[in-house]
Amino acid sequence: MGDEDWEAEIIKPHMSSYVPVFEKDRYSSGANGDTFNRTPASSSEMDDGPSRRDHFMRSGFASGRSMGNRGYQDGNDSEASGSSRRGGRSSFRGCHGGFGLGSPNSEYEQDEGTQRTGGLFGSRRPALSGTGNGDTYQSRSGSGSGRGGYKGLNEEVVTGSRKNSWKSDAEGGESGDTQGPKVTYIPPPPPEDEDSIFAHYQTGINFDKYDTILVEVSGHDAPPAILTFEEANLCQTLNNNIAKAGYTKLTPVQKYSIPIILAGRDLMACAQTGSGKTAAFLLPILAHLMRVGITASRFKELQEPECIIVAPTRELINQIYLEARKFSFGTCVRAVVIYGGTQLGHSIRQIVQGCNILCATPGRLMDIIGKEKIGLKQVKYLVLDEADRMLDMGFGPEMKKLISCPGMPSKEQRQTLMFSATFPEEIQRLAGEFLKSNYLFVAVGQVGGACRDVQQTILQVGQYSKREKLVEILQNIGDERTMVFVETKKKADFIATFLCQEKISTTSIHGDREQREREQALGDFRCGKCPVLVATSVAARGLDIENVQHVINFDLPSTIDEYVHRIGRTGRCGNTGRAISFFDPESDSHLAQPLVKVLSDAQQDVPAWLEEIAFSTYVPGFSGNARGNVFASVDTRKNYQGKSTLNTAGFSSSQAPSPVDDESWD
Ligand SMILES: Nc1ncnc2c1ncn2[C@@H]1O[C@H](COP(=O)(O)OP(=O)(O)OP(=O)(O)O)[C@@H](O)[C@H]1O
Repeated sequence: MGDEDWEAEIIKPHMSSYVPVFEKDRYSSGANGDTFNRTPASSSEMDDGPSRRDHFMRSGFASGRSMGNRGYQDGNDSEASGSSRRGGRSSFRGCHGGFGLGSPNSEYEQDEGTQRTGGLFGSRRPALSGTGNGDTYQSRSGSGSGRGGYKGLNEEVVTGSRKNSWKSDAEGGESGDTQGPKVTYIPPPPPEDEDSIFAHYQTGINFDKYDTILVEVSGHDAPPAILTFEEANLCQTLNNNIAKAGYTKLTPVQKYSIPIILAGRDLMACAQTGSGKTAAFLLPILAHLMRVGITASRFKELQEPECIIVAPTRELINQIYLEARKFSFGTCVRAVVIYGGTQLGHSIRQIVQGCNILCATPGRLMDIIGKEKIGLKQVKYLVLDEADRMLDMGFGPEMKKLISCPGMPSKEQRQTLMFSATFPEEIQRLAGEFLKSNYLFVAVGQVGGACRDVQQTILQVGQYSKREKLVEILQNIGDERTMVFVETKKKADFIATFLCQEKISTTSIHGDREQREREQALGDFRCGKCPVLVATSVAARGLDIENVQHVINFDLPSTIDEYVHRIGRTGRCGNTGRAISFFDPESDSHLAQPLVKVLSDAQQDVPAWLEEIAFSTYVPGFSGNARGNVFASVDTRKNYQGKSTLNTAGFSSSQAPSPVDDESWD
């Protein structure tokens, strides 16, 4: 089957009965008992990853779409380990088999009793399962159009049924959904030995260049930045942990955020991908908890954490947890992580053993609160990582419910911290509901700008040539770690399968994969077993994986912010990286203008043809620093205020202008 036919299936909703044909023999004839399944694709599969644009246009939460799936399995782990990108038999640890109606992704975030496969219409076709070396895979593919599941850009999902009350979510909101198997996955505990806890990668050659980046602080009475860890006056244990983590020098976002948080101020911080935002909030929170003499958290049925950190994807929140565990090593502060796709009982067991810092995905957090395992009275810190994503239509309603939960201290009584590399204006406005009116805004470099350590290349590639081009690039790359982003879950499976056919060791991660499979895929990619990871936007944000040298946008995302996050998986912490994007004028023209802006801001070559397309699709109001409606370049309050302070990362900020009332821009 040619590219043409398959691509047509992706873009043409009316071609509902098309079935991609795989070369079955190439997969199933292996000696290792690989299994391969093929099922019909439904027309609505093309829309499995709604864009942010779509989110805003829909302005509702009842648009869960069907995403059927076909797949094959390679259950043989050892085979994957034995294969290299070129040569030998290729391995793909990606696709799970199966096809079923129903099963909105929202179940990923549901509780143990209700997290089932299947959808509203009861058409929970039993998942196809295959056995490799004893592993049984169950498909959760197929997102039903029932129950109004909302699929966010990163595919962690909020259900429409969660809309009404904070308690109904866990107590009754999903109670009708009782069919299908329970989620029983218990993630393996992370290694406990000190070497593993403090394992880290080296900062890159451009780490010192961070100091030259302009930093803008806006808001009233900003405390001065610090230049060294010593100035932060952290306790000895924290300093030891920082040293063991290999941190010798602060990054700009840390220089500014640490004193702001230590001074008790609310903060919205925007800094380029991979520049240390996680430590920028964890260190001052831990320092404060240590300073006030936190008591060791003990076994209790109801835990009352001092800090809640939320992030949009399971893999990201797990990563943040590992950072929290690292920096709190040797202290009495206990961090716990809970996220969807895992057994709820496991989450509860982790919590009841003691919990000072709770790292959670939104749905699981609300479930646990509903089950009254978490009390909110003691919350001093609420952290929204990838805050723009946490506040958009995908998670915004969930976050609003969180702050209005009984017991949750008001914004005046708690400290709210928001971090991201991108902050669209409309999201900044929403954030006002969560933050005290005198919050500080820190912008390191251009808000929404791409990391300059990533060399960006845009290639004009029509949809029918993409696969050929991808193989050509991957073959030139050799064994260097590469993330390939595609727009839909179905396509992620398809491309991963295709690359395996081309004898390129590949795995995949997307929202239709079981959590165990997602973690396995990430693990295989991290350790280099599979040097290519095909991903949807579920892996676009926050993931910090050593040695990702390349990002390839097989499909460009629908928004420029997502582009910035995706390419930020490489070029982290002063290391260099490359991003290659396939630009298809047929479908990507709307991105031409913001792409030109991002490229030129990051001092990258802008192809003449891209400029031409940008010019021909010119949108009035998009120019210079004002990024129109595409994304914000500033603290939105400045539209009302006037000035702010501008510094390089090496100098402390001076006096900031007066704050404005929430009302003026809410
Ligand atoms: N001061 C520092 N010195 C050395 N390494 C650091 C420092 N701060 C952070 N790092 C490391 O840099 C890497 C990137 O940090 P982090 O994941 O916090 O970036 P981020 O800004 O949150 O990125 P993203 O926007 O993609 O979420 C991590 O491996 C982290 O341990």
